[in-house]
Amino acid sequence: MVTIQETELKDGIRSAIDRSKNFNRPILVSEVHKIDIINPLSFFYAGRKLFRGERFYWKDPSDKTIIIGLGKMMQIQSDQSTDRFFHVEREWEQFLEDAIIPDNHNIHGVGPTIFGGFSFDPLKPRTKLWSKFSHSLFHLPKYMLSIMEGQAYLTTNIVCTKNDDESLADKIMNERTELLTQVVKPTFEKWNLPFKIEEINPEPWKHSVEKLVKDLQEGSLKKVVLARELRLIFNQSIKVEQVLHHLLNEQKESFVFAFESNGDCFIGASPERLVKKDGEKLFSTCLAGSIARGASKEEDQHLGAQLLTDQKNLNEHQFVVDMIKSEMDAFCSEINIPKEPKLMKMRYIQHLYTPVSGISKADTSLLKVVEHLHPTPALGGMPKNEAIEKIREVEELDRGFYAAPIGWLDKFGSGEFAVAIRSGLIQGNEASLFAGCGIVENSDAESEFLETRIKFRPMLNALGGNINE
Ligand SMILES: C=C(O[C@H]1C=CC=C(C(=O)O)[C@@H]1O)C(=O)O
Ligand SMILES: [Mg+2]
Repeated sequence: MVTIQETELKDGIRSAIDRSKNFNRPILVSEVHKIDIINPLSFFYAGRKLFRGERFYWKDPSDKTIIIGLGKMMQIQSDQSTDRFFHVEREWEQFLEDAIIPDNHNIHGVGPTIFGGFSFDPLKPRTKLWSKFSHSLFHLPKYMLSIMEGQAYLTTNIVCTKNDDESLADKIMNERTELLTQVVKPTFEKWNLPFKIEEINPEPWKHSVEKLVKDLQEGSLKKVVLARELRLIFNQSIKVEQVLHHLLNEQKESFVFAFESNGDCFIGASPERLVKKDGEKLFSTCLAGSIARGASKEEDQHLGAQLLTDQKNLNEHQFVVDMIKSEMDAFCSEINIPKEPKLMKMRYIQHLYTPVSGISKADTSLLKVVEHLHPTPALGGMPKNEAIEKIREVEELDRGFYAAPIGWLDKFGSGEFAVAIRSGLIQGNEASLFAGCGIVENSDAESEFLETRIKFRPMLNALGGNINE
């Protein structure tokens, strides 16, 4: 068990209450403790009693950044469609302005950090499916475990108002001690399997791909990503911890994320970084073009070689490289993009992959880069706005947070956003899974359909289902 010895929380809370009286607004006090390593899933699980429905989980593919948040001390939310990225950034900066942060660790992703994301398209009318998520939604957790390069830190964030008094410190310290006693390895009862798996309108989806291919051949559109939904029904509530446990074990090369809002949970294992900002360093990823993994090593290599020379997939990929390059160029004083894609091999699928890195110009903010990159032609299409309009028009699906940026932003302005694909929305005993693919002028509807089936697999397996048999 982790125990926290000394605490400056009392002093911090006292000053925050005073400051809150003077400024007449809530004031954050944020305290960081270096702690012994604890299992991140156990920490997430420990939050189920007090914070279920308000937790998040984040792990990057290298395992160097793991951040788990429990509770919601403050949220930034909005349904506005214009300036939504700027709005989040401004609110976050203003909120931090008068905060009390006696943290001398100065490590990215430690101390005050918000986690959340954006919907794919704020102009698409929201359906009941996504009623628990606004178009921009970020949470500042109450307790946050960060495991950065193998070192663990516990952040406690408390927002004080003028009506609070010093007894708040004792309450928090008791609650935190109680929480840390709950950090035990989750135990799962028998695997709970879905009793119904429904592919939503597969034939109409194929027809819309066929129709789109004609549009692509005849008009100015070059590429559009079309997605579809799979609906799973269970006879009892789905345990988010169990799904996470499976994703963490099976999708080690992915970003694994979970974001609970008002009880629903958006969860997934995405191979695709949108952008990472580490001080002045920027990183992005071009990922598009896909083929299955082989059953044997030889077949796998053969499929990989086929993908690397397949013109349809190379075209699909190149649109992404061109767009990301031109957007990143504007933000970087230096940029590095290999000329040829390589393979990224995930458990069930291989992709064409071109990494992008650069040094950002002064005053480049992470959310500004997110705004310019979202959606890349791996999720939207080319040209960007026409493709988004097309998706809005022809897709039956309410994408919500699927295919949109999800990630974290710290007090230094550093952070990382992945593209929330290979994902699903868990709602009690039901789950909606999402998968899409890049349609270009020589796409074949049946092959694209089969490609989405492969892309459902990470989430489907984590939920105990199968549609490939
Ligand atoms: C849109 C998805 O994947 C994108 C990312 C990689 C490869 C893709 C493709 O080959 O079509 C897609 O552009 C998804 O998984 O739902
Ligand atoms: Mg594809």
